[in-house]
Amino acid sequence: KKHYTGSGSSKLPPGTTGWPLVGESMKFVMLGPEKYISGRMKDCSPDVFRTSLLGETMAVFCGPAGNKFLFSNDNKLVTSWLPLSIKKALVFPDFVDNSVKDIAALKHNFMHEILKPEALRHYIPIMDSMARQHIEADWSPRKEIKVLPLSKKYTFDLACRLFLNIEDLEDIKRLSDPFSRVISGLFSVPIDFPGTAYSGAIKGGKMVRDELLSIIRRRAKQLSENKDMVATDLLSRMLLAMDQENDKLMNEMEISNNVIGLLVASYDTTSISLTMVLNFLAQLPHIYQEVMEEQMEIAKAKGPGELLNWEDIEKMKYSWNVVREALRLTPPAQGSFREAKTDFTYAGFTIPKGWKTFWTVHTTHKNPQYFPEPEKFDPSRFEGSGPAPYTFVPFGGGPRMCPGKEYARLEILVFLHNVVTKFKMEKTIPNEKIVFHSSPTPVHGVPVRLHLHEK
Ligand code: HEM
Repeated sequence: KKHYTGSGSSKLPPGTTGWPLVGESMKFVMLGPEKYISGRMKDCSPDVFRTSLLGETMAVFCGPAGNKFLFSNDNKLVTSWLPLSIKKALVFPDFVDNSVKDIAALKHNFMHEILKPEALRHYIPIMDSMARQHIEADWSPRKEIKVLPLSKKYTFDLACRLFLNIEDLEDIKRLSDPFSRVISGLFSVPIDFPGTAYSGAIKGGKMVRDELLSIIRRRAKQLSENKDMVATDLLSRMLLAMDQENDKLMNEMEISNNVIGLLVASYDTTSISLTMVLNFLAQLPHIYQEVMEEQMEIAKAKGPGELLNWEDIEKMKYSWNVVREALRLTPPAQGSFREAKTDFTYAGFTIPKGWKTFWTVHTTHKNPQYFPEPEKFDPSRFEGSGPAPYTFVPFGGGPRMCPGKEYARLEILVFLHNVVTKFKMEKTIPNEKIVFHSSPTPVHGVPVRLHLHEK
């Protein structure tokens, strides 16, 4: 408000900006985003309200109309913006003050190109064989397992294989240890004291980048020495693209930023989604039964040892509705930020240039107007034409919609297939609490007892 220079007749959105620096971040975390946002919508405005999160004044846009407005005004009224904690952890600290575009942490079009459905199809058998290996090694020998840590292990190992072509366990560990520090501090308040999550994320980010740079240099050398080498992983494809464009498209540093961006964007989101899907299946026998029947049909039609392919994924219609319903009820990504490029008006309120904006899944996903009996797990909501536009937004919408949506769909469905065709799961802590870190997180990691199907 202090910096706002608009005309006297302008009306800022109602709301409160809380304590200096910390703002409303603590309340957001303590109440959880869902409660915090529905409370503010009730008290302030159901269209747009003002708050302060991550050290920034922010306008939270609400409902399908708010989502539509932000999605369709990308690069017109609003532009990309990342919190300082993410920028510092993800990119070289020297670049932090430049605009997000200069940092080029995520080359948007390139990401969409390499992650488009046609490009991902040949990853399905690799995903399947890796899921089988993980189930064989970590699930089958045990009677009880924790779903969350094993989902994280699967998604990270798979990302290392598909993004970087790394399979050696020691190499993976050198990345995964510092990487978990980055994840823990990604959405932290920007206070850089030793011991804070923010400071841990910056240190972890540097270690991950150093490791990535050495991988990138090694791979670039291999590619230049062996021109016939087939690029099966995303890193090699980025390096080849760089080569073809005479180094103009991306330099080493940008490639490392892109890879770390991919790892961050995919890690928590897919491992939490997978965990929550399996959690619902363990909890709801009638849903499990239908998923299991669909997956058994697919398994029966395969030859011994034959891996899943694109046609099999296309048959997983009910299972995908189950995944979507889990994404509606426990969305792993809470929403995303933008910055106002200019003063503009929305719902009768002025959003000043420079303010940050936030769209979030929590203004529609559990609104009974769009999802009757919103707490009920009901995959049939996604049959036919499905939910109303801009109400189901786990991946966002418009030009900046998550480019990893298809990768996530394949990764989750493939693992789900491997679990339900082998086991029935029984939760050992039936009403396990879910807390909010940067994503919804079950406090005990979803421990389940495994019951092998009889042959
Ligand atoms: C269930 C899993 C996932 C969910 C729920 C999810 C959700 C999201 C959301 C909400 C955004 C922000 C969109 C916006 O700014 O409006 C986003 C961006 C992004 N996601 Fe995902 N994501 C998932 C998995 C993935 C995966 C697997 C990848 C990569 C393989 C990925 C890569 C990205 C990238 C690169 C961006 C930034 C796009 C840009 O700014 O142009 N995501 N995701």
